[in-house]
Amino acid sequence: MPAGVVDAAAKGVRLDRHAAGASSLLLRRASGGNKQLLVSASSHLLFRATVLATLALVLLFAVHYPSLLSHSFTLSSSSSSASPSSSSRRSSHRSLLGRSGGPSSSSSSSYSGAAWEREIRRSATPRRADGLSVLVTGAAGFVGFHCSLALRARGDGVVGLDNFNSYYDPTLKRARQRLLASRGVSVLDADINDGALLHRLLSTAPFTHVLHLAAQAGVRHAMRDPQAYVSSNVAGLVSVLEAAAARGPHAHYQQPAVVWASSSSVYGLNKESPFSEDHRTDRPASLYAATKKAGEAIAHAYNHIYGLSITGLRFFTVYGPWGRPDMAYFSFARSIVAGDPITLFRDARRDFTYIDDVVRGCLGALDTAGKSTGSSGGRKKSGPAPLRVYNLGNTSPVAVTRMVAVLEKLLGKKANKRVVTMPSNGDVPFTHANVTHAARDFGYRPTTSLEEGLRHFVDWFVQYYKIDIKGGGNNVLAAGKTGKKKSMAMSSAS
Ligand SMILES: O=C(O)[C@H]1O[C@H](OP(=O)(O)OP(=O)(O)OC[C@H]2O[C@@H](n3ccc(=O)[nH]c3=O)[C@H](O)[C@@H]2O)[C@H](O)[C@@H](O)[C@H]1O
Repeated sequence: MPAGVVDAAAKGVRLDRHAAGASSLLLRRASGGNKQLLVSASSHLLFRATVLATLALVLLFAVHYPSLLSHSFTLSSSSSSASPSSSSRRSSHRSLLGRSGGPSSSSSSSYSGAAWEREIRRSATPRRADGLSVLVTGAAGFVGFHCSLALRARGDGVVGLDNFNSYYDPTLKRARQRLLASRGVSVLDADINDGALLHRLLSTAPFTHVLHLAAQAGVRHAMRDPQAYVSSNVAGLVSVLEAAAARGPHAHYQQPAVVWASSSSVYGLNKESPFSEDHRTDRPASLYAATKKAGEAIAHAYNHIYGLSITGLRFFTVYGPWGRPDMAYFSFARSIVAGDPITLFRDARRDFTYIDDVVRGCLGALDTAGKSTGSSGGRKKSGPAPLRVYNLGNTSPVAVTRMVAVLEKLLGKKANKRVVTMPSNGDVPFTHANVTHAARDFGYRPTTSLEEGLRHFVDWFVQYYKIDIKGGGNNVLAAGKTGKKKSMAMSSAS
């Protein structure tokens, strides 16, 4: 190409950048009498026309499919939240307080799309007239699993959410998830601190209730991993209440009522017995208890500001089939079978409460929750909403030594016991529930004795882990080595 043409072509490009319109550019180039310049200008014109046409198409798409576009916006900001102001707040929760290992960040982007939304709506849809539609957090946990099953069995819609963390054996949580799936309940792998996903879930189906049971449990473990308690029980609760409050008459759906798990541990150093909801709860003995107490204060604020209907349930040492391997009755059963020593804290007594009784209490609390009253997109309440707290206990404390004696009988094997003074690790010597409020408001009446409840637990335990208790329980260990039986290695802490 002659230098003059290169020069002219370069000039053409400069002209192309600075000319006011494509036609004047074409004229100038044409007046130069150079055909190559004309071709170059034409291609630029073509390029511009293509860009314009693409923009027009995008505009057309946006007008016809706004939900899909907003979806992709949410996805692109999925590691935080839909609203810019809250996004930095939520992501800082995760970076400062969040535990690693939660699959939430990846789940946020994978849980989207038309097929996903259809699945959420299917799982959330009740199968009976006036049935509830409940988002259950911690659905692969002990109480969440049983409540989800019970809700589904009576025809309510249920969608579960769980982060499947490794505080205790996640394979047990996966087994619960599979069982729930077989009953038509979807349980998502997601963390409650994933505010964007919570917002998306609550915008996808008209949930009437949130049963918030996801939490960092375990009284004594709080000394080993304090941040996990703040992340789940404080930041996580706020994340759930934020998402629930954001629903309102001007949002897509109404605000759901929230029922959540508090704990008997809030009574802390209280000496009055049985524990009544009217007693002092300002002296927690552990960080676990302090985070549950903080949760009750947070619930008060969200009820007060946003008109969220909130019910806190103070669970008393819940036990039973599909239970938590970190709890004493479960780990003692495992140790008895394995012939390992167990350590008993002298004089410890608990108001052990059987899971079926607690599930009835949870469903009663959901059924009587009363509506949230938030308006203006959940930012203001139109009137007062219910704020409730109830004990869900068994009303008959039992010594831990007695609990072990029952286990020994059921397992047909003596425990190798070591009795020590209760260490100063956040534990409290006794619990005892007064449940008159729950009885009055939703007919809560625990009916299961420790003997009966532990029998159900041991039946499940030996069957689930394929233990031959006639052989003194030792068979499971031999079988475990072959890899044919379910693992008995239950991680007590992450
Ligand atoms: O009601 C609650 O809100 C809490 O209940 C449960 O806490 P706890 O009542 O402490 O249950 P759990 O650990 O099974 O110990 C049972 C008994 O065994 C005694 N205990 C325990 C361990 C041990 O090695 N030795 C021992 O004697 C111990 O002293 C106690 O007397 C839940 O874990 C907790 O998440 C929360 O939900």
